Amino acid sequence: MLIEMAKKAKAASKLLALSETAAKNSFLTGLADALWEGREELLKANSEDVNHARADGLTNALIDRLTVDEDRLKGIIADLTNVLHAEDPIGKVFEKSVQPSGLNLYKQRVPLGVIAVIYESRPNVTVDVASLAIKSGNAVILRGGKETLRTNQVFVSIIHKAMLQAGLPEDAVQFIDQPDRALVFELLKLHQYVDMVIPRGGAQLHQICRENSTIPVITGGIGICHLFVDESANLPASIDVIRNAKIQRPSVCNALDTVLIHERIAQKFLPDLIHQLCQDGVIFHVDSILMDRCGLVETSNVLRASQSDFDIEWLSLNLSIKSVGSLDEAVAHIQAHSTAHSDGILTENASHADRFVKTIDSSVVYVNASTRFTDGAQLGLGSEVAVSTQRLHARGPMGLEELTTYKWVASGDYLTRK
Ligand SMILES: NC(=O)C1=CN([C@@H]2O[C@H](COP(=O)(O)OP(=O)(O)OC[C@H]3O[C@@H](n4cnc5c(N)ncnc54)[C@H](OP(=O)(O)O)[C@@H]3O)[C@@H](O)[C@H]2O)C=CC1
Ligand SMILES: N[C@@H](CCC(=O)OP(=O)(O)O)C(=O)O
Repeated sequence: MLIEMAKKAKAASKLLALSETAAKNSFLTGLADALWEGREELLKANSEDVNHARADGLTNALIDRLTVDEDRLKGIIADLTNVLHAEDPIGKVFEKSVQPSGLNLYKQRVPLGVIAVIYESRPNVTVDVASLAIKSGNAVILRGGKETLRTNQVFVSIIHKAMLQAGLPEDAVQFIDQPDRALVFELLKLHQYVDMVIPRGGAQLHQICRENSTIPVITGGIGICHLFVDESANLPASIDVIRNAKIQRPSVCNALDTVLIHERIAQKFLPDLIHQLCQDGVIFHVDSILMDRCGLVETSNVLRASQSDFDIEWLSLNLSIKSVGSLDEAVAHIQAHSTAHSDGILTENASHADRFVKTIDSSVVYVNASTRFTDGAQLGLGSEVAVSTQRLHARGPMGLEELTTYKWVASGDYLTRK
């Protein structure tokens, strides 16, 4: 079944690679309309998924991730519309040159071919990935989380109809609708048909892909995200940024997990931070030394941190707090505990900001801004297929261009090499 699916995707990818931008945009326009028209069916399927998830005892964070309501559907359509308006990378010519031999050269953007994405139970990903894949001329094999199977089925059927209406091959979007995990292992061996695998999910999924895939893998990684409050930081403004990074959507990978505070301001800053964010329901896990230095007592919102708290991606309203003696100590902590997703500094000191940016090797490094910006739409890509925490070939949110490669095009006047 999977081989047939991959063969169909490969064949469709050849047709799609030759499709005009107008046809791809017509698909995206049609899809935006069809999603809104189909909202009743979509939301009904999603509420069935949510009910099953509740009955299965999923955490609130996971239920939040898989829930679609009218507002979120509008967000999905807005991201799709961004992709519609984004420039089509395919066919772009760059790095033109003429070599001493007389050879005329340029590079031209081409699709990767067939992309397989294994992703979490977050149904917007189905539309984000399909829209970016098709606009960048790639076929895609989708394998979403089992908890959103019903929602994804409706999304995919709407996507297929929009493909047909735009005159594009519907086989370019393949969907694995059986939750059997053995199929994931099978998929990872289909290098004859699949050009890149993107696993979006937890550590176990990443390990499985690293160890079993015969296809190049780009990991959409876990986010243990940090903000360092430097001694020169504007403290009230820092609280606003920390609040945004922690509470705007705690269940996603770019939400803040750890705040490091310069020890010279910790006693002044931490009580204010706790006072303000407790009102939002944040639970603080404070390093013991800092707890004692600030004279804090344990409450239901303020707990003594254990060492392992600094290696947790909370995906909830929990927040780890530690004081550091210097910028270098902050950098050393982040280097030891970060997952290279999103880390930032809050500071008024330009040379500290510069040193932080140079020494922290994360996919997105922030100065005086919230980690929540690590998102394809927010970084101007329309939406994203995943947030890569790898170094090759793409880093951070992966948009249209990250789904392409290039070919050299060389021409001469019946030129031969001397
Ligand atoms: N940087 C990024 O782009 C992203 C990062 N993440 C990170 O992912 C984590 C949360 O994701 P979570 O919901 O736990 O995702 P999981 O890793 O549990 O699941 C993601 C997908 O992988 C599949 N999968 C997981 N384990 C296996 C296995 N052993 N064999 C085969 N398939 C498997 C799941 O299938 P099944 O349905 O069977 O469970 C699902 O389709 C967080 O750490 C988050 O930060 C998530 C998304 C994007
Ligand atoms: N695109 C996201 C961030 C990245 C992401 O995919 O998060 P998640 O799937 O929850 O780990 C957003 O901020 O909306």
